[in-house]
Amino acid sequence: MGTVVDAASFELASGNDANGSLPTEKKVKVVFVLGGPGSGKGTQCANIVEHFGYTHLSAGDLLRAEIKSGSENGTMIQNMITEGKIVPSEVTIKLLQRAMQESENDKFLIDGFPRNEENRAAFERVTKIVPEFVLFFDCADEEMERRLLNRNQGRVDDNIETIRKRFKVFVESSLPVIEYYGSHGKVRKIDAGRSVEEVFEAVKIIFSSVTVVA
Ligand SMILES: Nc1ncnc2c1ncn2[C@@H]1O[C@H](COP(=O)(O)OP(=O)(O)O)[C@@H](O)[C@H]1O
Ligand SMILES: Nc1ccn([C@H]2C[C@H](O)[C@@H](COP(=O)(O)OP(=O)(O)O)O2)c(=O)n1
Ligand SMILES: [Mg+2]
Repeated sequence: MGTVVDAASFELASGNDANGSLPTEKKVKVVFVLGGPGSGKGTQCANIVEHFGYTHLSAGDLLRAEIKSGSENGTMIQNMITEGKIVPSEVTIKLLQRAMQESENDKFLIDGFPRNEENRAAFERVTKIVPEFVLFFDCADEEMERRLLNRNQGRVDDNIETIRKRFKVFVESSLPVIEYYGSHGKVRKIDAGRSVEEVFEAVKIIFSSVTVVA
C-alpha cells in the first residue's frame, strides 16, 4: 500500500457573489505541484490529468496568459518574470480562484504555486483551502538547467541569466515552503532526475493511493 492521505474536501469561497452569477462556494480538492524550474512539473501534470481526472492549473501559464490579455498588470508581471522574481500573490491568487470557479471540475493540480511564504499564507487566508498533499519534484540544478535551455517554448525566462536567478529564488523562497509542508507531513517527494516515464511511475503510485474510483 502507498501512503494514506487525508482526502477531506475544502471549501472555496467565491469572493464575488454580489450578482449571484458565481457560486458562493465550491468544494474542491487541491494538490500543489512544486519543484525547481525545469524539474518537470508541467510535463507530469499533463500525465496526471490524463490518468487521474484532475484539472491542471499552472500559475506561470495563468500569469503569461494575463500578460497576453493586455491586463493592466501585464507589464509588471512581464518584468517580474523576466527578472525571475515572484509576482505578488494577490495577482496570482485571483487568477487561480477564477480558474477554479470557472471549471466544472472539483480536483485541481496547482503547479508552481505557492512559490514563497507570502503565496502560501495568502492563499490559505483567502481561499481557506488546505492542500491534500504536495508533490515535490526533486532534481539537480545541472539537469534542470539542461532541460530549460532545451525547452524551446520561446519563454523570456529560459535564458542562462534568468535561470540562475530563478534557481536562487527557488532555494531561498520556495524550498522553505516545501519544508513547511514537510513539517506537516504533506510532502510526497519524487526523484525527478529520471526519465519522464520513470518519474510518472512514481507519480502513479502516489495518486493511486489517494484516488477512490467511483
Ligand atoms: N524527466 C524528464 N527528463 C528529460 N526531460 C524532461 C523530463 N521532464 C520534463 N522534461 C523536459 O524538460 C523541460 C522542462 O519541463 P517542464 O515540464 O516544463 O518543467 P517545469 O514545469 O517544472 O519547469 C521540457 O522541455 C520537458 O519536455
Ligand atoms: N506562484 C508563481 C508562479 C510563477 N510565477 C512567475 C515567476 C516564475 O519564475 C515564472 C514562471 O513560472 P513557471 O511555473 O511557469 O516556471 P517553471 O515551469 O517552473 O519553469 O512565473 C510567479 O510569480 N508566482
Ligand atoms: Mg512549468
